[in-house]
Amino acid sequence: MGSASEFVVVANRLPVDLETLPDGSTRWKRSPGGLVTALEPILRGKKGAWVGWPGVPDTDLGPIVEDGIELHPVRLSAQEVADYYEGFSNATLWPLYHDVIVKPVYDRSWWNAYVEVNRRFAEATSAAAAHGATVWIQDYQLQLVPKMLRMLRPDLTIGFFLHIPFPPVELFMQMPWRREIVEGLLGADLIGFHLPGGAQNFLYLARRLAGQQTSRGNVGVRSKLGVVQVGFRNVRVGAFPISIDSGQLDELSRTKSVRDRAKQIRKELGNPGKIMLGVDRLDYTKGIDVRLNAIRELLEEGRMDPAQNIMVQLATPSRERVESYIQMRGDIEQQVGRINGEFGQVGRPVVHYLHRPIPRQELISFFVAADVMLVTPLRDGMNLVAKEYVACRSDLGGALLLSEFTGAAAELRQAYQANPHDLDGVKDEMVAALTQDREAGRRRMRAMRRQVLAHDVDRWAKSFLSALARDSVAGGALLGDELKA
Ligand SMILES: O=P(O)(O)OC[C@H]1O[C@H](O[C@H]2O[C@H](CO)[C@@H](O)[C@H](O)[C@H]2O)[C@H](O)[C@@H](O)[C@@H]1O
Ligand SMILES: Nc1ccn([C@@H]2O[C@H](COP(=O)(O)OP(=O)(O)O)[C@@H](O)[C@H]2O)c(=O)n1
Repeated sequence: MGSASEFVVVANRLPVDLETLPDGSTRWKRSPGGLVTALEPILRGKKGAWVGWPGVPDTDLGPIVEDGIELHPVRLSAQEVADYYEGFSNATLWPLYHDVIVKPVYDRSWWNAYVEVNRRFAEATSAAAAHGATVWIQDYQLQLVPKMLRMLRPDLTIGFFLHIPFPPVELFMQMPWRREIVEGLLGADLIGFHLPGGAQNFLYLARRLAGQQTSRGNVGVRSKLGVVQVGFRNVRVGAFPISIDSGQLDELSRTKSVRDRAKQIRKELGNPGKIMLGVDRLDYTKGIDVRLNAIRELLEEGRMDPAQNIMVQLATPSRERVESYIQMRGDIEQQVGRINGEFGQVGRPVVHYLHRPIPRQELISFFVAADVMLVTPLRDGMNLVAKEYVACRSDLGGALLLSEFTGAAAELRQAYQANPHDLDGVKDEMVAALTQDREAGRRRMRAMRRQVLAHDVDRWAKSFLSALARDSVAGGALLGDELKA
């Protein structure tokens, strides 16, 4: 293993999970979710280190190199997985930051575990980072790390990026440890959000909860950063919408093997008139129930023909021991059963549902095969799946049904956009997407592809990291006259 690194990414998960096979041997497999999809190509290009949890409890591993990336595993006990990951991260913060779709649980022992685990991540990062290194901390599981790390290593340049929405002030105020969280984040030199709204919410809270002076002007997209003055330091706050490796997806989706497999998928599904596709982690924020309800009502009303229109839902297992996820899985599987029971035929279900991870190449083939991509979250920080679908449609075919409550909706204006709480609106947009005029569809897809291909993950990382690299004193002086208590 080499010496300490100049560039370190810190995330709850490593980009790979350790998996134990039935014979007791272990192997690494790709971790779920968009954070890993986005950051993996960046880190490989920069030859940095990644500090994170290997996805299984009670596992002691030294640093290893996997696929060209130096990995620094952080150990979590089974109790910490229950309290810090499943508890505070995914049964408190996740629902609170996603519009309280389910009720957040505020448990003091979970909070204590969150503090303890954040400290361990800060210590592991401190050990991995070279003097003067740049450290980029990711997401809601690690919001205390910036301050803890700054105390351990004042020589570091520290960035933080939040991958999920930052909630409206009225909701954030529910959090019993709200001040500690805001102060934890203020340990960073630059705090990034997907959208200007999140940055603005944070600036207000920094004034109100941490009593700091902040700039008052509007935050822009990759421009016009906000500033919080913390003692002699200026912490900058900005909006940097994340993206995908669109060039690579575009290229892969044009390969003969993918195009052949897409044709084969259509054939295996009985060459239906239209294929609708959902691709998500099985999460209640994703609105899988919304699209299933819309399809069922359209079938009941005779506005959708079950012999012509079918749906494929690819759902990656996620957070399977958290109560709200257990309940949601049962509800969704019941909905799938109900639709197939009422409208399917033997050997010809209307909804094809897989609950398992899907290999990347197979997923791309599904994107190429699908006529309508269904992305209907009740709230989603970005939603990379929407961008992946667009990147895979070099043929300008297909249509995207997109919830207004995703970060992606701000960029993919030519999608069929709908409010997921308005079921009639979702149904109308679904029908519009299914019956779109070919030329009009191509125009929409062309415009969305222009956006996604020009704003890829490399641009996202460069815009964040170059803002982080800018001298914070100069940045503050520039905006200093706007600072108000
Ligand atoms: O690590 P898990 O608990 O299995 O969850 C997977 C990841 O889910 C979340 O992804 C978010 O990041 C995406 C990229 O920025 C964004 O498009 C999406 O809207 C978010 O939901 C979570 O934020 C990650 O920390 C998890 O690793
Ligand atoms: N069955 C599935 C579902 C999603 N995914 C990938 O997981 C990522 C999901 O990212 P996202 O930003 O849409 O949502 P989160 O799961 O990060 O909340 C995308 O890169 C998908 O292609 C997958 O590989 N297999």
